[in-house]
Amino acid sequence: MVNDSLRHSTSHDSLFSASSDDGQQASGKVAALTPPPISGLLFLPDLLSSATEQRLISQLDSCYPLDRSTADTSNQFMLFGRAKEGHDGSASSGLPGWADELVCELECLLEGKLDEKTMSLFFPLRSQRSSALQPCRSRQLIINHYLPSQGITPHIDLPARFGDGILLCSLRSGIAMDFQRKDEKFTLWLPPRSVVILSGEARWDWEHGIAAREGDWVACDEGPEWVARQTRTSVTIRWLLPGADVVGSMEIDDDDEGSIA
Ligand SMILES: O=C(O)CCC(=O)C(=O)O
Ligand SMILES: [Fe+2]
Repeated sequence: MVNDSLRHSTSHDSLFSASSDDGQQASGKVAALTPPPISGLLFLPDLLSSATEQRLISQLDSCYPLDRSTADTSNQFMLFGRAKEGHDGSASSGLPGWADELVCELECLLEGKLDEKTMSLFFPLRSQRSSALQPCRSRQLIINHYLPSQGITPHIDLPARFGDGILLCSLRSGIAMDFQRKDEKFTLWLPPRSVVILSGEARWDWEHGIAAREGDWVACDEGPEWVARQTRTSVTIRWLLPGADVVGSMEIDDDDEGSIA
């Protein structure tokens, strides 16, 4: 079996971590407001408008409601969509309407903010709009609801399952996200409505994770400020590698079935 899945964890359940100690204010680095010097990491605070955020929250809450009674993975929802073309020539992503709308909106919002190479990682059909969709590509979206004390173990999104280009949208509450590689570590404050893009080194070489605690130290003008967490919802968008959407495929490590990352 391949062993290129999570560096720190191969189990789905173990990725979500909940704080067992409310007194963790002293731990963790102060989260910066500006992105660390990691090649391939792009940070777009306020990319999403409040109206988009509100629309998404109400769509997500009605389709994928948060269960406050659990600290496990019940608050995670995975969607898979394989692009296909109908007999009448109509195109479908295989994803629900709200997800298509979000992808489309992100494409417009990111236009001019990303270089063409990075844009084409996420929106490869741009150059071939008039030709057939690429039937073998499948997108995956994950919706994660985090209760304030929850985090996610540092990980690299499964290299054998997902392609280059991971897009993370933060909704509802900010959070400090850690990025680490060997002994290098940076912490970035992700405010609600922000988008982080990981490609190249940032996607393949750096772990990202969220410490399980009730709040975060954030670098503010007047010095570090403790920001208590609220419930956060994130939407992660990425492509499955060819064949990785086939259940039972020999190319996929059984151990990573069900893993989120
Ligand atoms: O909540 C987030 O923004 C991160 C989620 C994540 O890392 C993942 O789904 O692989
Ligand atoms: Fe991830």
